[in-house]
Order: sequence, then structure tokens, then C-alpha cells
Amino acid sequence: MVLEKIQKANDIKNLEPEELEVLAKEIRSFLIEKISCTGGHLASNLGVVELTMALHLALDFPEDKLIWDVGHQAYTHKLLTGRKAGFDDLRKYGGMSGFPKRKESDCDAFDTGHSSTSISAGLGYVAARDIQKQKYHVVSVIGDGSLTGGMAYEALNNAAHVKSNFIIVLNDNNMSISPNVGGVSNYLSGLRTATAYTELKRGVEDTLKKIPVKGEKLVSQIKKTKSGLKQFLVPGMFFEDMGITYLGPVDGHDIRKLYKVFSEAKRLNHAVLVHVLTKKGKGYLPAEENPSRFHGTPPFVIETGEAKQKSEKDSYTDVFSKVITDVGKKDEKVVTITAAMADGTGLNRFAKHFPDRFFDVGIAEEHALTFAAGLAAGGMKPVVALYSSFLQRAYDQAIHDVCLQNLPVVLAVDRAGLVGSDGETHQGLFDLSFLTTIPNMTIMSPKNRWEMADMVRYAIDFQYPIALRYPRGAAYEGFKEFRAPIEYGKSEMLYQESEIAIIFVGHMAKLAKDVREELKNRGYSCTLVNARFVKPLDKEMLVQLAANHRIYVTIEENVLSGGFGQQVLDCVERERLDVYVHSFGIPDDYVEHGNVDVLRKEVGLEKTNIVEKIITDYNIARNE
Ligand SMILES: Cc1ncc(C[n+]2csc(CCOP(=O)(O)OP(=O)(O)O)c2C)c(N)n1
Ligand SMILES: CC(=O)[C@@H](O)[C@H](O)COP(=O)(O)O
Ligand SMILES: [Mg+2]
Repeated sequence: MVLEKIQKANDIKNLEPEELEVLAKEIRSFLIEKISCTGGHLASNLGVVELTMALHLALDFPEDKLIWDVGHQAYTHKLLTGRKAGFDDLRKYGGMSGFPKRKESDCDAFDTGHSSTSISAGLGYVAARDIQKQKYHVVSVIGDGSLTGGMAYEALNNAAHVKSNFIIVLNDNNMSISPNVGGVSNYLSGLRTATAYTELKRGVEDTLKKIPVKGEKLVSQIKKTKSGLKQFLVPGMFFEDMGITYLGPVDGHDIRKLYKVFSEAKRLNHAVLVHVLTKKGKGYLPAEENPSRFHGTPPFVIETGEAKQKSEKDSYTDVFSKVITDVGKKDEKVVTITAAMADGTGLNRFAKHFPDRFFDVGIAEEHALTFAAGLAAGGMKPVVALYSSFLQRAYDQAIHDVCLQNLPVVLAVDRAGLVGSDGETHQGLFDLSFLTTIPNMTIMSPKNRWEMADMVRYAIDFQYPIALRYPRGAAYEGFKEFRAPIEYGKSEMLYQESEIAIIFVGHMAKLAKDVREELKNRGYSCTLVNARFVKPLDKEMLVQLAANHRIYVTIEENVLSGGFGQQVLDCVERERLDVYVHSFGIPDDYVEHGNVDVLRKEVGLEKTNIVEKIITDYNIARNE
């Protein structure tokens, strides 16, 4: 096994040329076998095996800095830097991350997870290198999907002024999670068909330079012209005109060609973009045929590609998908927007029924919100479905374009709460805090699948900005008997008793129910309230309960800082209520990857911990 010879970074350089093809095959087999057991990002990683190997042949680690955009495609990089053993615990709690992590290896130059950051980070390294007069190469690898993210253009704009070597590798597989969209994708399609750079440009230049006397001058004139001829000579004008040398397109599965073009790129003293063509899912037929299905995959049967476990229950996303499509049938004003996550957010169903009222704007969350605000201003009812952690980058648009104008935009905030395997960058733990700060914003969270459906319908009929936050995974099916009509700003009383009042947010319903049952078993009286609205807070309920309760317990899957519990505490203080508040949520830290139940236990969102703390607090409160 050639792969056995790769024990640490740079070992690949000791292989014989004929061993490289064997290594590529072995890496693919290894990734398919391991990810079939653990789950993970398979298709993207299968597509960059040769690209990663060529980068490792051309660069020296850890001296050279290699930054992976999103970072979901860095498994081969991890394999080639001595982390083969980590794949048995890939994305498991305490195991290897599915993304680059500086704390994991000095060959991981920058932590990534959210799209379109790699060129900015690379530029930062370039500036640091040059100021400190250090000598190392900086390479940012960005996918065609990530190149639809606006931040990438902010960085490209900046890269144009660089007067030292900086290599941007565009990994173009013509796929985001779904097929790539928009003008960038169209432009790249044109480039993909351009004759490969190394043959075309040099061939034409050499020919022209043979023209006696005028040849050299002619070539330099052509390079200065804007004419189509330059396009013929130098594809990639979009980049070239910005001052970034374009090299490509290059076959992203030909290690020799890749190594050659990277070696050429390393010699330039400015920014250079190497356009690499790859196939997402290469080497595993089910992934080649359906790269979207194998972008992020649960454990699967290798022979068939079938998922090993299928969830019987609907997820909150499934409920959203069905209800928004049903609403779309009845209300032609309803339009939906995704930022390259049609499948993940469940908008794919709406898209099939109403293609003219569905918009995939690419990985462009900031644009998605302001685009929605424009749609609302124009008389439509836009629903923007974004993952909580990706919504973070559209905070200003939520304020400046949606809420300041009080426009009827619905934010379907999916993956709100712990998501598990994707770790720190993807946990949706801040949305309650940052959305609560925004005047004119309303925030709801459903306790179960039926309230999810009711809240989607309520949000559509709401005439102002409103956010509905819900988690990844199966929708809770408890509390079916409680289905009071939704009343603006009002919580839902489930069990009214005295002394202790548990007030939970959204999918913490199950945990709150278990805590209450344990308290009841131990002889405590305990009220249970479904908050329903995080903003506005149901002040009336809080004031009323203070008459015969000593302690309020809040439970939310959001950071405590600025969360629901803090709002309740503020209200108790402001209204001078004689009540002790104990808030349970996410502490002031980031939560790593792992199984969600394990993570909840780690952060204290589990029954025993909460019960014990409540009893302690209650006894203190009673004796005061
Ligand atoms: C800000 C942000 N939005 C959305 C995502 C979800 N996401 C992860 S990978 C991906 C597609 C990336 O496509 P591309 O860059 O072409 O990489 P490929 O998977 O094709 O290699 C998306 C949308 C994300 N990670 N970050
Ligand atoms: C890498 C990335 O950002 C996405 O692929 C993300 O992992 C999708 O998450 P879900 O699996 O929750 O849809
Ligand atoms: Mg792609």
C-alpha cells in the first residue's frame, strides 16, 4: 500500500512518479470506506484528490500556507499530513474535525467552515509574510460555488494590488451543493471550454513573436487591447483585467499538469488564479451520478450508495417544506429564497411547484436578505430560508434593509441550536441573541411539528419582519394535545401550578417535559410554559406567575448571552418581581463537533443537571 508510506506532511515527495496514480486510487478507496461508516462530505473530497496531491508536491508544509474555502473538502489534505488514524472518529465528539483546524495540525493554516473566506484569509497571510520579510507560499483553494459569495470579490478586488506571490486555486466542478447558479457559473462555463492555457497562450504568442520586427510589439499590443483577440490569447479576462493572472483551465485530475502549472504560478510576483476543472464525486459512481446527494452524506452502503439509516419521522425542515409549498398554492404573493441550500432548507419542494417564485441566489446570504426586502417593498411575501450560522453574515441587512423599513420578510432560520457533526462554525447558537437586538423583529420557535406548521402559516400572514427558528433533525411529536391558537407575543401555558415555573424555547420542549416530570416525582410543584415568542417577551405572563412562584427556570439552545433567559431576567429586574431566575443554555464558548446528545450533556442541557440545580436554587429561594 502506497498510502502506508504517507505518515506525515511532505512524505508524498518521496514517492516515485508511478506511485502517485496508485496513491490517488488508494486515497479514494480509503475515503469511500471510512465515510461510508462515519458519514461526512464525500463528493467534494473525491473531486480534489489529485488537486490536493499536486499541491502537496508543489508546496512545503507547514512553512507554506494552504487555505481551503469552506474546508469540507480537506480530507485528502488531512490524510497527507499524518491524520489517517483520525478518520475512524471523523466528526465524532473528541475526534477529528470535518474541517481544517489550526489546533489539529500546523498544516491547517486557517479554520474554515463558512464559504468565501479563503481569499481574504490568504491575503492576510501574504501581507503578514511581506511585512515580516518572510518567504513562504500562500495558496487559497476556492470552489466555484464559494465564488458566488460576495466576500470572495471583496478579496479579489484587494488581491489585484498584491505585488508578491499569491496563488488562488479555483476548484471548478460546476457544482455548489446543487448545480451552481448565476452569472459566475455562466462565465466559468465559457472558460471551461477555452483551450487549456499551457497549449493555447504560449502557442499563439510564439507564433506571433516569429513575425519579423513587429512580432514582439504585436504581442504586447494585443495584451493591452480589450479586443476579443485578447480573450483568444488570454482566457479569464475577468481576472486578468483586475490584474490577477489567469492560468487555465487545467485538468484537475492530471497530477503532472497540475504540478507544472502550480510550479509556474509559484514564480509569479503577483496574484495568480489557477482555474482547475474537477468532477465532484470522482471515482465513486453513485457520487458522480448524484453529487448533491453525496455532498454531505450519512453513513451509507458502499455497494448501493443507500443510507444505512433512514429517519422515519419528519424533520422540522420537512414540515417547513410541506407547509410553505401548501401556502404557496394558496397565496401567489409568497416567494421563497435560498442561498445555495435548496435541499438543506427544504425549499426544493416549493421550487418544483413554483419555479417562477423560487430564487437560488448562490452562496450570498447578505444579498438574499436585501433581495427579499426589495421583493417585500414590491408587494410580495418573501420567505428567506437560511441556516442559523449562515444568517450571521446578514445581520446588517436584517437591520438596515428589512427591519428599519419594517418590511414583511419571513426568516426561516433552520439549523438553529446544536447541529452536531459540523462543529463550531455551524452550531446555530447565536440567532436569538442577535435577532433580539433588532427593533421591529419578531422571533418565534415551535415546540413540536404541529406548532411548526401553525407558526409557518402565522408568519406568512404577519405583516412585519418575523423570524421562525427551528433545529436540525426530527420534529418533536410530544404535546400534541396542546395546540392553542397563536396569539401575537403570547406564550402557551401547558401546566399551571406554583413555586417553580419552567419556561422553555422551541425544541427544548422534550427536555423541559422530562425535567418537570422528575421534579413532580420528587414532590415539587411545577408550572410549564411554552415561550412560543422570544421577542416580544410575554411580560404579562411573567408578572402574573410571580404571585405564586419563587423561581423561573428558562431553557433555550442558544448562548445565554443576550438569549431568552437574559430577557426574562431583565424583565424580572425591571418589574421588580420577587422571583429567582435560573437560565439554562449554551455557555459563553464555542461548541465543537459531536453527537448532539453528547454535546447537550457537555453544556449542561440535560435532565439530571437541570433538576439538581433547580432543587438547590429552590431550597435557597425558599429559605431566603
Ligand atoms: C456562508 C455559507 N453558506 C452556505 C454554506 C453551505 N455550503 C457548504 S459547501 C457549499 C457549496 C460549496 O460549493 P463549492 O465551493 O463549489 O465546493 P464543492 O463542494 O463543489 O467542492 C455550501 C453552499 C456554507 N458553508 N457557508
Ligand atoms: C459544508 C457545509 O457547510 C454544508 O454542507 C453543511 O455541512 C450542511 O449541513 P446539513 O448537513 O445540516 O445540511
Ligand atoms: Mg463546486
